[in-house]
Amino acid sequence: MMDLSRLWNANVPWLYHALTLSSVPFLLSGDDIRTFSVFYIILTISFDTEELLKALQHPSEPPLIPHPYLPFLGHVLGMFWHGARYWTIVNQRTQYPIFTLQTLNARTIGVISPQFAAPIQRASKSTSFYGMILEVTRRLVDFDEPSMKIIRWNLDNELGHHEGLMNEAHDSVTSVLSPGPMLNQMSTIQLEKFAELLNTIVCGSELLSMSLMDLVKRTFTTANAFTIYGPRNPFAVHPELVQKFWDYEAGMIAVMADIFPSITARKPWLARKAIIAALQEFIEKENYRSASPLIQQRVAITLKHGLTPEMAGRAELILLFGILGNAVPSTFWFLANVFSNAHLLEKIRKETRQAINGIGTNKVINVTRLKTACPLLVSTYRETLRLIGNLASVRLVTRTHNISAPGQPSYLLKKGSMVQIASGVIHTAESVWGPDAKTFNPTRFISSFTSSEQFSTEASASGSLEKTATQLPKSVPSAAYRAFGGGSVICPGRHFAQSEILGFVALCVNLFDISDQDGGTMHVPERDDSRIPLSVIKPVKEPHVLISRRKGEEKTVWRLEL
Ligand code: HEM
Repeated sequence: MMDLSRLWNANVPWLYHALTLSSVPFLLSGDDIRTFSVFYIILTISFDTEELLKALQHPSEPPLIPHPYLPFLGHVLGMFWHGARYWTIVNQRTQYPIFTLQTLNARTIGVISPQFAAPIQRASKSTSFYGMILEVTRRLVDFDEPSMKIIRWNLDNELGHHEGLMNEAHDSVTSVLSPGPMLNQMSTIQLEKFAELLNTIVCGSELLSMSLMDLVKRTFTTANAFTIYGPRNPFAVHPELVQKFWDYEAGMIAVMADIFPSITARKPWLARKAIIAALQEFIEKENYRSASPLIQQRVAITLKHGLTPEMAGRAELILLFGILGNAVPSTFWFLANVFSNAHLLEKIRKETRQAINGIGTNKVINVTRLKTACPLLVSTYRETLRLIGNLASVRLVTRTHNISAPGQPSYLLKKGSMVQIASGVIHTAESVWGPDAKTFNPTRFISSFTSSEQFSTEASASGSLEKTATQLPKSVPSAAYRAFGGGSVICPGRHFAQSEILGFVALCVNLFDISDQDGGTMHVPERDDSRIPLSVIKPVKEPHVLISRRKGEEKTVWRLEL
């Protein structure tokens, strides 16, 4: 129950308002009273909104940030106008580690401190990831209402058990993509496919002029579709869908806005229609039976819960976004960061030699060795993701609860509030990463001292410690590295992504020279951080580059192995 005394004690001139309104009947008459009263109430609400909202808040809730310009609409407009940058703007103005933004009819809790991100992502029983993304998911693939009913059923284990489409699909994806034989099998196929595609893209002394992003899009889409969806995947059956998938990706916000999309966003809308038809065919013709265990299990789950083949096909479009949506732009930035810096390129070429076997014109890169013996490559990967990873971790509060962090007051998170952990702000906070937080430092994740779960530290022959890539630089809390989110819904594809991206980049570095259109060193393009992010940051403009085989590599046939 709301405490009415808080409203009375608000910094609102109640007495003045009461006197004004009660004197109106003596000063005005008829319609004038009504008109004056309406205007007076609108103006009063506008001037006093912030005080009233503050009064309506529980004193332990995160502090309320006043609306810029327009009550109720100010923050919504700010988010649309500035995209992910809006968190930085609010943070610069307020410096609160956690705060509340009142939007039209909801409260968004912004979190810009890893200290509070950690307890929020731990509180998975009081928050829901799916509760937040359900509407986006529906719009992304245009699920019908009967399918949404199936998807919503027991979404957050509210029935006291773990059955339900979303829970079972989540467990299945997480288990197949966890380190183990199934993941290794998928990574092996994927790496072999990459090598097959890259070996033939530029031959002998050819010079290829193309968009660097397109190179990554085409190779990743074809290879991932083959590895995960099998030899009879929709992109193999209908090769024109590779381009259509990215046409949809480029315009999906306009399609999801759902304002006559067949007219206002025709190209991406038609692209989605074509992909959905092919995915439906993939299910109806049972082509998924020759796909990876990941897809065989997923399709079995969606059909078991009653989704029609058409809707089960649409569900796969969501996973395709998970598989490709972040991995492709991440690989693009990784390549751009390396090929734009001659010194770094040279060092990575030298370092990756330790993972190359083979003689003459047959060479093999071992990706497991890349992870353990090439700290600069691994560190550059992690640093690239740090600077482009600004996807907020979103959660819906399903149970009112308190969160606390060492040395900070505890805060009340009320049921129904939406939480957004602003990864972009945390990734570039000097208080977390040091004074060079905003700049690219490829050696940031290298340490001579630390051993980590993933990359072991070995003593070198001389007795001193070898350099190793660390999960995190010293003193950076784990919740501060958010490229893959965190908590119970941390990206299950992160191990697969690491193998494919390190392998792909190591092969490009050893096989190709990549330069600007005029033959000079390529530049890192400008980042487009003003969009509403549905994936990592994209470039404002996708640069065209010249790609050729390195001197001496004209005839080499490369392989990638795990
Ligand atoms: C560099 C590449 C990638 C990045 C940066 C990335 C990032 C993310 C992020 C930030 C989330 C949301 C987590 C949260 O809110 O806490 C996520 C979820 C997810 N990712 Fe990734 N991802 C990548 C690659 C992949 C790949 C290759 C796959 C599949 C093979 C994948 C599958 C998924 C799935 C299925 C989810 C939803 C998790 C769930 O439903 O619980 N991701 N990813």
